[in-house]
Amino acid sequence: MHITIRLQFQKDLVSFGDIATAIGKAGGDIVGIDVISSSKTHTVRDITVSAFDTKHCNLIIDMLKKIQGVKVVHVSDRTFLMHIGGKIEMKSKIPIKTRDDLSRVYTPGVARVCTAIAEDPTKAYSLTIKRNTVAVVSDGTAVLGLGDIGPHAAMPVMEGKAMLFKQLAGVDAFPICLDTKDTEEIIQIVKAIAPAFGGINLEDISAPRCFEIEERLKKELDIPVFHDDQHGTAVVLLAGLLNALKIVGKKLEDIKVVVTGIGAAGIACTKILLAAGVRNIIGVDRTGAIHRGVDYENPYWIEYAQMTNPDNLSGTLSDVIEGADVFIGVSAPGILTVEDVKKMAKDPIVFAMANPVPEIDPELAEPYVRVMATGRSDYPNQINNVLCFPGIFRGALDCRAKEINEEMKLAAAQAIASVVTDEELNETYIIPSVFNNKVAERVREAVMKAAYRTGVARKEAIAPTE
Ligand SMILES: NC(=O)c1ccc[n+]([C@@H]2O[C@H](COP(=O)([O-])OP(=O)(O)OC[C@H]3O[C@@H](n4cnc5c(N)ncnc54)[C@H](O)[C@@H]3O)[C@@H](O)[C@H]2O)c1
Ligand SMILES: O=C(O)C[C@H](O)C(=O)O
Ligand SMILES: [Mg+2]
Repeated sequence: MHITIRLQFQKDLVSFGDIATAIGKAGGDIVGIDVISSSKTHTVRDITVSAFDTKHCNLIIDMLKKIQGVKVVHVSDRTFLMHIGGKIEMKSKIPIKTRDDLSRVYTPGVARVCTAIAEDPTKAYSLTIKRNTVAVVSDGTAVLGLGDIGPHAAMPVMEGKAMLFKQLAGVDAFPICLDTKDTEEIIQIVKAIAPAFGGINLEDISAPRCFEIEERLKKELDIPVFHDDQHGTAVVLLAGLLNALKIVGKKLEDIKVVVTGIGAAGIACTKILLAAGVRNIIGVDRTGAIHRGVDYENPYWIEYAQMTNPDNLSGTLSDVIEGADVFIGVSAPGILTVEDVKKMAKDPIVFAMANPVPEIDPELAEPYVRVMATGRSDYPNQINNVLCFPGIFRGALDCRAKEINEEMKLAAAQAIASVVTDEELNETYIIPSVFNNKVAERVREAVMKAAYRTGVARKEAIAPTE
């Protein structure tokens, strides 16, 4: 691996030769040097060094820090270098070469186009970027498993989502990180920016505010609004589960499912499973199994207790996991023990999806489970919402859907599951890879069909046939 080390050194105490020797002694190879600034007393240089691994990099940096007169200003690795200046840019489709071009793309020609849209606002879809754009909106309060790290720190994730939208589905997505946590203010801001967009992808907004923000925006806007951490996760989870159940020969109607973490992802996963036909789901959070008869402070848990836990079980995760066919974790690291897994029904299915550390170490669980999935890319069966959001928005934009409804989500889950053929399906391949280029197209087609079937598609001309 390569790292770039920015060093400031005091000229009277140390020479570049001393630094090069120290790096060489530590086993590093200098592959590039840039002088950033130089004064009478100090020099600042970026030194790019080739090393074996992170441990080796740290050794080199420690050696440099020990040299008197040297200050390590910062160190960039390949990941950081990929982020310099951000990861995306805006590009024009047409060059402006002549005055004639200028008078068409801009004033005075553009005025006629503006007037046409003012007279018929639906023309925004044909004459502006609206038909291909999605706003990726976050307030930075629930970024990955990192929590409330703020809007500036959330940007790299949102830029990454925008890249995936473009690469996997050709959608132009704009990262928009808001410096407010006020529910009403977020709603008003998103409504105010909506004219430029064909859809709103809410991302990494903490529960329970994410529920109200999404519900209100769905009601008050006429373009699809989709909270990815809820529904993207739920769609991909269902896709994985449909395939895992084929392996163990069980039906959705017959299984007992335990979900841990009744937050944004847990509630959405539960709802999609109920819609798909699962009857016995028990939700567990920090206070144990969510059941009827408790006056929970969280109103979403009261509603949750009504729609789940048919036997109204109470107790800990270890109590209610007895006889469960499926475990779904969207909670916290390490909360599922091997003993718990041993109590599950025959052929246990464990989806431990907390990021970056799952509810159970896959290696510990492996001897006792039939199918294991995590949110990670370094184990088989990665459940990640990137399998859903590009294709679901591509489909919604292409048929100009006014919303993304339950039928469209179920269709997306079935489409993702269908990419894995019966011949390919096995315990370590229940879900297609993020790089499988069939996924987004399959999801798009299925989502469009569902949109037309349920009457939410507004673009008649390209209605696909059933
Ligand atoms: N793999 C994926 O694609 C994917 C997608 C979304 C979320 N996630 C992961 O799921 C987790 C939850 O995400 P979220 O957006 O729903 O967060 P959230 O904050 O909305 O919900 C988390 C819930 O877990 C509960 N919880 C925390 N510790 C617990 C414990 N020890 N026992 C039981 N419950 C506990 C919390 O009380 C909360 O209700 C995170 O780790 C996130 O990375 C994974
Ligand atoms: O961003 C991801 O990789 C998954 C998900 O959206 C998350 O917030 O963890
Ligand atoms: Mg997210």
